[in-house]
Amino acid sequence: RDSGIAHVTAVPDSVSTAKPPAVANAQVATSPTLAQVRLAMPAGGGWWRLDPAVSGPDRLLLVYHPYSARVSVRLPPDYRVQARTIFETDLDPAWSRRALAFPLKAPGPVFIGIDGARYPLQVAIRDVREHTAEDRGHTRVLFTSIGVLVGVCLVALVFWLVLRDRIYLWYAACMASQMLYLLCSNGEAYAMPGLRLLGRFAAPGVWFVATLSTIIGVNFLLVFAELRTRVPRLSRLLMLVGAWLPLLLLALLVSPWPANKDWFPGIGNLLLLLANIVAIAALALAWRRGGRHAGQMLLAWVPLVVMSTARAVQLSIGAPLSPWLEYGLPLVLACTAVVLMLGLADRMQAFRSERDRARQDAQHDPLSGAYNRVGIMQRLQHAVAEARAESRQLAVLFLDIDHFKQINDTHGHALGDACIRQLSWLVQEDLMPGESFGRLGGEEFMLVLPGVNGRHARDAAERLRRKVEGRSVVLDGVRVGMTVSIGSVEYVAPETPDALVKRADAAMYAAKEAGRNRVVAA
Ligand SMILES: Nc1nc2c(ncn2[C@@H]2O[C@H](COP(=O)(O)OP(=O)(O)OP(=O)(O)O)[C@@H](O)[C@H]2O)c(=O)[nH]1
Repeated sequence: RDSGIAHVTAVPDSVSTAKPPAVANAQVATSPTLAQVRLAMPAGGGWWRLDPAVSGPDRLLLVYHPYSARVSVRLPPDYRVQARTIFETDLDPAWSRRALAFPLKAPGPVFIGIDGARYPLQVAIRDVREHTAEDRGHTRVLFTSIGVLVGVCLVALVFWLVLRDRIYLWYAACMASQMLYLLCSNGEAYAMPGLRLLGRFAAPGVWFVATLSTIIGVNFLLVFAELRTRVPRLSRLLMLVGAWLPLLLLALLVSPWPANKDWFPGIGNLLLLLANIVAIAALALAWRRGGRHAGQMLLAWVPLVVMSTARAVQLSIGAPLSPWLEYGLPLVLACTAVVLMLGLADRMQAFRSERDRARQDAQHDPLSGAYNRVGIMQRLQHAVAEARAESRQLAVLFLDIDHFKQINDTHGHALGDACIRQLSWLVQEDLMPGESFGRLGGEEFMLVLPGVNGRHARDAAERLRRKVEGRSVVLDGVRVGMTVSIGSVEYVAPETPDALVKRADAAMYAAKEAGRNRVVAA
């Protein structure tokens, strides 16, 4: 794509104040069309004369990515001065703000003056249709990314409202500030209701948003990748670099307005670069030390840093803007948002499994692997509530190992433990869905049998008693026999779970009294 400009000549600044007819009296040059025209500022700004390669109707003079620059033009036929910046709210809405567009209404050379640019600006003269098509492509890419960012921000905010985990708020703030920066640096913010106001602050407004988004990004990074605990030294260094950013923001706000604050971008970019280098080093180290979330963050953050650094370098050396650079940043930002969202989902999953494990630990007995007292009593309460609500049958068996103290005293505690494990295993082997088995403490156990009547419960208890009696317990070559006494009861509404357990315990006690190794039903 050529620039549509045949010849470029630097002209004296007096062109800006010269009377219109005097401006255009130079000859049209005949040099071949220039592929790229980038106007690099001498300190402060300058004026150029551009000779269009082709003249004709429907042509636009375009100044791409003017960012902080103020662009003045003097166009045929009247050569009146028109000045524009992307911060204005009333630019022609027909085009996006990736370029300032000036319609050329008559043939003849054009004059362009640029002031306050921080890097060489690319200019071209193009057909309106050609520019409109390119502009649509640009807008599609930009707003696809903005759409993704708005979506993830809303989802994160809803998650924060429901789950109250601050990480979602950090994530939403991080993505919202990146999105705002994208909109401001592209100029689109100044054409949008609600954000127009930002145009008043011109370039310092963009720097403010960029610095704010870096501060939020650093904090999000620290929390998300658990850098404080995984890499304490590097995270302190990151916080130290990050601490200068709010100071810089403060200086930007309180220094006299409207000075051009030219000192800001140099320091700001340096701090940004430093923060990025330290952040990547910290993430890489945390990842190597087993930080899964640091790895995810690295995967999400590095492409963004690479892309924004490449863009900054391209701008500062005035290299031609390739499409992958122009469109890469919004697309990479959208990918970053999605990868981080996956990271957040993974974090939530990790929390859930941790919670499930804690719940499991809180309700289980580590020795027998069965429910503990809390767990089995909770199952019993559910079963009683269900039996009441649905008039269903329910039975409970209370089991106690016979002469357990004697087993312990004769063969040692380890063999006693082996008895507990074996009994638990023998019972759980035959559990039907919905039935629960737990250890109430010591050598006492309870079996909850929903949907089972008293007679069937007694039969099941008898089978169980015989099964236990028939298997001896072996540990380190020592073999002992084990028997159990079982109390079997059927639930009678509206008795409480505690009353039911008491009756079962009493039945078991009766079995002991009657000589042990037997079932007593009550
Ligand atoms: N090995 C082992 N022993 C335990 C554990 N919990 C409690 N015990 C022991 O279990 C024994 C319980 O004994 P008792 O309740 O007096 O029962 P017993 O008199 O031996 O037998 P019965 O009268 O038939 O119930 C005590 O010696 C406790 O120290 C445990 O987790 N492992």
